[in-house]
Amino acid sequence: MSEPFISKLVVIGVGLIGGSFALGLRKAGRVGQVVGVGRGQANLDRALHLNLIDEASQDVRSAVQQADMVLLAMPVGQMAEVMQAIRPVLPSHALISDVGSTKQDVVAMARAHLGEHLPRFVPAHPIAGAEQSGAQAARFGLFENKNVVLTPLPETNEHATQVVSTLWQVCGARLSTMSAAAHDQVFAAVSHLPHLLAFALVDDIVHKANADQCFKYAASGFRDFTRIASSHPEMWRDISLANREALLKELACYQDQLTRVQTMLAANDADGLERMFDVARTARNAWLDGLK
Ligand SMILES: NC(=O)c1ccc[n+]([C@@H]2O[C@H](COP(=O)([O-])OP(=O)(O)OC[C@H]3O[C@@H](n4cnc5c(N)ncnc54)[C@H](O)[C@@H]3O)[C@@H](O)[C@H]2O)c1
Ligand SMILES: O=C(O)C(=O)C[C@]1(C(=O)O)C=C[C@@H](O)C=C1
Repeated sequence: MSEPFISKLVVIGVGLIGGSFALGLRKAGRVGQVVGVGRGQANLDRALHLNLIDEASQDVRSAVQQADMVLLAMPVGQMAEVMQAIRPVLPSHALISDVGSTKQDVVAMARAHLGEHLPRFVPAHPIAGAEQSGAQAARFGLFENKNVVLTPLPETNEHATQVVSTLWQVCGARLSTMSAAAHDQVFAAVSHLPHLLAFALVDDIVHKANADQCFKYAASGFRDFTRIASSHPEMWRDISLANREALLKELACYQDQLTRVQTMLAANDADGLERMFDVARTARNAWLDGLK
């Protein structure tokens, strides 16, 4: 397709992901004006200062007027309200996409609230990020060689999907497509559960009688395991609740696994433990090799 150019991009939620997307398109010369919409002026001022956006607004309805594309880049718990707000004022040609970490809920909200705009909505999830948040965390190159999963609806307009795909490719990403249900199961296992475990482990240590001593001696193993417990609590509250069913299933599988580990440990099953560690190490190393 011819190279898409977005004359007016509106990023609702100018944080790590929305800000990095805007930056990628700006540096590639694929956007004209970028308007950032947020809940708080301090973050919008940082986004202006960092040149992520040209204009800032706290009024989503006026911001999306004349938009060619709107990116929903806030926590998934906020999306329904924003979709409702923009529906009556969104231009009839505007593309809409999101970056939410869960997809069945976002697709259901789009069906409920986007009305006549639904065919131009392209659900997307960039599989790249960090534990930092806000405009100051945005960076150029965040999506370089990272996957972006699209979960288009049967109604999604092919042209809209192509434009959104090309924009992510401009940011360096690799595109793939899945059903929203498959997406939510996979990311419950490899993203949402690990975050839950990291938060739960740190919380467990905080409540120990000798918490100070534990933190004093915690080192790189603890840091690597718990890096993602520094992630944004609101964002992870919303993801956990949005993907509750898949997450509960993965949590139950993991609890079974912990029971197997506990049984091996209680029985001094050295061979069993070593076999399991070996399977895990081999699988992780193969996964890491695949990332190169
Ligand atoms: N952080 C990650 O690693 C990551 C990766 C992929 C996708 N995501 C998804 O991307 C989205 C944004 O995550 P992020 O890490 O960029 O978060 P972030 O906290 O860095 O940015 C989100 C911004 O949205 C703003 N916001 C919240 N509610 C709003 C509303 N109603 N209207 C306008 N702005 C609002 C917040 O104030 C914040 O500035 C989330 O849906 C998240 O699930 C995050
Ligand atoms: O690297 C991190 O800190 C992340 O949390 C990134 C991560 C992940 O779990 O891999 C988190 C949520 C997203 O939806 C996608 C990516």
